[in-house]
Amino acid sequence: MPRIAYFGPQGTFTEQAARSLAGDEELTPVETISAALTSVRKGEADAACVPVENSVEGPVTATLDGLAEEAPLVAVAEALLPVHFSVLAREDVETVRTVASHPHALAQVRLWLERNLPEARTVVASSTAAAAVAVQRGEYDAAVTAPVAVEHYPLRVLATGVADVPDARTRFLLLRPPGRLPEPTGADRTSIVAAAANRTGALAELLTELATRGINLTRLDARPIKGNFGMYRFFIDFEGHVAEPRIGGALAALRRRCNNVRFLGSHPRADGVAATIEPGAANDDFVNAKAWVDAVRRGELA
Ligand SMILES: O=C(O)C(=O)C[C@]1(C(=O)O)C=C[C@@H](O)C=C1
Repeated sequence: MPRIAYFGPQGTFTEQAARSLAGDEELTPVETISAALTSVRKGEADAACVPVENSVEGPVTATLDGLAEEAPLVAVAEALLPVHFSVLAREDVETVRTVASHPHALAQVRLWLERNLPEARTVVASSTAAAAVAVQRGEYDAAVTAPVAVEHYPLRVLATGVADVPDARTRFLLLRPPGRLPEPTGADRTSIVAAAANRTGALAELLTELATRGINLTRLDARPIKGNFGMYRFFIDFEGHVAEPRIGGALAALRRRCNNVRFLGSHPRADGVAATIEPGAANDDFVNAKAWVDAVRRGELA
């Protein structure tokens, strides 16, 4: 049976995302984001499900760095989950001296912890569910977890619906080795990572290739190229699908300007938001303009 390796253990937000994206695949928890990517690269799993972006804390850097290096993986689908947390503990609130969770989760409940558990020290765990496991083992007193975690780790529920920022969301990717791409839907996202040359205007040139084709960006993140102080690679997400002429044209131009571009996927957006189309930048405009140039070259039009 095909397998999806997800950032676990059981009871993470990522497991919920993987469930929503899985067809008949079996779900296998792994301890880290990097282990999920490695299991696909080694052929031990057919796909990996990992978090990529949170509306409060921003990029999930382990995912970005893991996609920029080693064998290419391509995002074929995404899930967007509302994020609010439960606080689980072995005993009562009075006994809580340590609270563990994933750094993204701790950052999303900082105010709540200051108000409700001001004496407690925060401790970083590899994931929200790993924090619950550590509480069960007696290593820490409380864990900030996904609401589903209590179904796997029967701890005391000290609080539910905990979130400093209402309506927080995390976006997750389903990644596979390069292969057949999902069909375009009109509400798609394309992702690339590019290492712009270290010279004046290099990043602006890349972004201009997108802007002049009327392509709307949805995310731009910089990550250091490790071992090269001061050098960065740029993760760029934008509306549209590589099958569309305007997106294909933009990717060709990026490749022309920068030989270090990696395609990270074109897939339907989980929020279903259709691509913004600027005047003169619809796919038909690109197709018709190319047909005109072809006719000019054949000497049929002027
Ligand atoms: O999937 C989980 O539960 C995680 O621990 C990861 C993660 C994240 O990386 O952002 C997922 C969603 C929440 O925003 C907090 C933590």
